[in-house]
Amino acid sequence: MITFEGVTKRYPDGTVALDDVSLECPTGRITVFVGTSGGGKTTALRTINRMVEPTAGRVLIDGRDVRERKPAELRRGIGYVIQHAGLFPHRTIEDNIATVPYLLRWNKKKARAAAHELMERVGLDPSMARRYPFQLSGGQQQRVGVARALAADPPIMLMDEPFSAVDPVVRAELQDEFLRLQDELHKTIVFVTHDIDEAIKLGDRVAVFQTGGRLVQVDAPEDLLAHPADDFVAGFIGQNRGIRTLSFAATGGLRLSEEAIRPATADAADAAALDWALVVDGDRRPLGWVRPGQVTGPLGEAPLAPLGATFRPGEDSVRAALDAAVLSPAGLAVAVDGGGAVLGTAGGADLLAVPTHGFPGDDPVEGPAPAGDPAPADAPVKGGAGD
Ligand SMILES: Nc1ncnc2c1ncn2[C@@H]1O[C@H](COP(=O)(O)OP(=O)(O)OP(=O)(O)O)[C@@H](O)[C@H]1O
Repeated sequence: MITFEGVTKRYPDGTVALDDVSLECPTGRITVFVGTSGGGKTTALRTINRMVEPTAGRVLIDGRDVRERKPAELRRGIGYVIQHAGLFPHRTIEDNIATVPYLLRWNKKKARAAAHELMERVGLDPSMARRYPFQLSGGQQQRVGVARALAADPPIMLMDEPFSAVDPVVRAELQDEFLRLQDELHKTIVFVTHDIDEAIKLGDRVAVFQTGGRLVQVDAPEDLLAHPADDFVAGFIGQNRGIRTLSFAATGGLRLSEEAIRPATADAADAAALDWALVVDGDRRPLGWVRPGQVTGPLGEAPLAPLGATFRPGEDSVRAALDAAVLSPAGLAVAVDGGGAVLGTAGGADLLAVPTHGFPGDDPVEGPAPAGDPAPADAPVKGGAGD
């Protein structure tokens, strides 16, 4: 656990970068510092590894004041990743990654073997080990930066806008891999970003800083979205607060319909009452959508419109399912099981009827499903309610 106790940082020119900040960053979890530019996020991060010394207050790691430890020794137990990766340009990738192991006087062979293993972990082909940073893309360089920070297996990682310098697609990939890695490693991570979407996606807890170094709110992302502490936080979260909240609404209790599902062998005439039919193969795998009224013969032989995205009930959020519904020509999200077989479909109204988390007066996610539908997602019933 990293603990900030009344931490204030006033620079000699009078700038107050942190104003009496108290907060806890739990062990094994990701705490994200987010907020306006100049809000003190980087300053707060750097007080943890003593790159910045507070004017007042103290920072503790597992109950021990960081000032009791020599900076060099302290930093060996704290990985540090920055924007643009900050790699040494004249060192190969493997030697960049092995920076701290070399400092710890590991022998070269062991350090390089560890570097290669880490390259695989962060999604880099070890054949790149002998390249130099300029021979890598921005996203690859960021991966090297993460691998380098992980090299001595520090319990704590400080990450200052590590994914900001890459394009949105690469950024999303890096975020996903970072979350997967954290699932395995359970580091105590403090992550700085100015991007609220990144904060919500990555943070177990999100700390919002305002100009003047004031910590305005610390909460789980879903609570931050549901209950912003003040107008500043509400404004910072932005206009899509409701839609973002759906990222935390579970689809587990969703009622699914069988109504639109037809085998490929079904005759179009028998499905003529349907505006759109979802055609499935003998294993109930989805083949595509068709308008039965506009074709003749077996549905599977008609030209099919692409499926769009599917979702996994209980695994994917309501937001993902709504996305699937919007992308489907029929306006219906197709629910599939782990093997890809169709469990049923759900329309936008069904999805929005799922209780979201945390709004005053809402049922909890685990609460009873809306009355009137025959079965929950894991037990779809033939002929159930349609869209
Ligand atoms: N060495 C310094 N001397 C004087 N003022 C400083 C120094 N370093 C930072 N500051 C000021 O402290 C305040 C907080 O800076 P900090 O970099 O922590 O903010 P931030 O929230 O990380 O901002 P950004 O998102 O723009 O990186 C800013 O007003 C900044 O100008």
